[in-house]
Amino acid sequence: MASILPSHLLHHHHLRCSALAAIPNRFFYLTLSSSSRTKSAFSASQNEFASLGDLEFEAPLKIAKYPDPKLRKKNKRIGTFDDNLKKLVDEMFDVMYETDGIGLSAPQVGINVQLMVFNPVGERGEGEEIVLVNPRVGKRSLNRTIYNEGCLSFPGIRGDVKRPEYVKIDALDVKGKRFSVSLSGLPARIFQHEFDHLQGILFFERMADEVFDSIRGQLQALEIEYEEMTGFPSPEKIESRRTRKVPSGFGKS
Ligand SMILES: CSCC[C@H](NC=O)C(=O)N[C@@H](C)C(=O)N[C@@H](CO)C(=O)O
Ligand SMILES: [Fe+2]
Repeated sequence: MASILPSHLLHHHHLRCSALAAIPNRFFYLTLSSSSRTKSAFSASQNEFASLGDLEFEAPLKIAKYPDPKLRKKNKRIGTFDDNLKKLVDEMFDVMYETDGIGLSAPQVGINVQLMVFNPVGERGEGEEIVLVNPRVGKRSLNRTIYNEGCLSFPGIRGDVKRPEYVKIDALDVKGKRFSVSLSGLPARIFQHEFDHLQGILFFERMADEVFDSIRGQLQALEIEYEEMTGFPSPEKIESRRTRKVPSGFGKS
């Protein structure tokens, strides 16, 4: 079974012998085939770099729930590859596993920078831990698939989302080394979900209108919970939203 990333780019090398091999039908890691119909989708660059203060965090990390405004803030690029960044990555994996996640973006833990982690197996010590810093999307397939997604910032809420099946990306690893990789199947799905978080886009905005309507009440319940917890009015009101704001897929392009 091919690995998602070359071995030297895996977060923990001991995870290289992937448990994915045990469930071969669930994941497909392919490079883009020449027959794939693709279009270029490089996103607009976000040029502002994070300061050391922007990368300060307190462990254990907590996941920001909708409609926390941190989920909508601009996420700065990372230019410092130090021990603090490695610790942040470790803490992100910790909270991701503890909350039964398979992916997590930095804004979801209140750190507004271009960083995501994922492991499609979702179990510590199994599968592959992937860390992407300042990711950019190259080509994506026109072919789209539907998957019933959940988001750690929307506990208990799920909905079908249509997204491209393949994406080609480039990013930096936790040491600042640039690499490119083509993803498909669940890794491509997770990447696109997390990449959206880095653009301030939330999964319900990718849902077809009827799917969105089916979770409207649950979103409103989260808004009420936020108001009760913080004493502030919800910064967004699902009640007044009629149709989705962004097209199906990922990113703002
Ligand atoms: C399909 S992309 C979902 C990524 C998401 N990460 C950030 O919000 C995430 O981890 N969501 C979880 C609810 C999730 O998908 N968990 C797995 C394993 O429990 C699931 O299949 O529900
Ligand atoms: Fe999410």
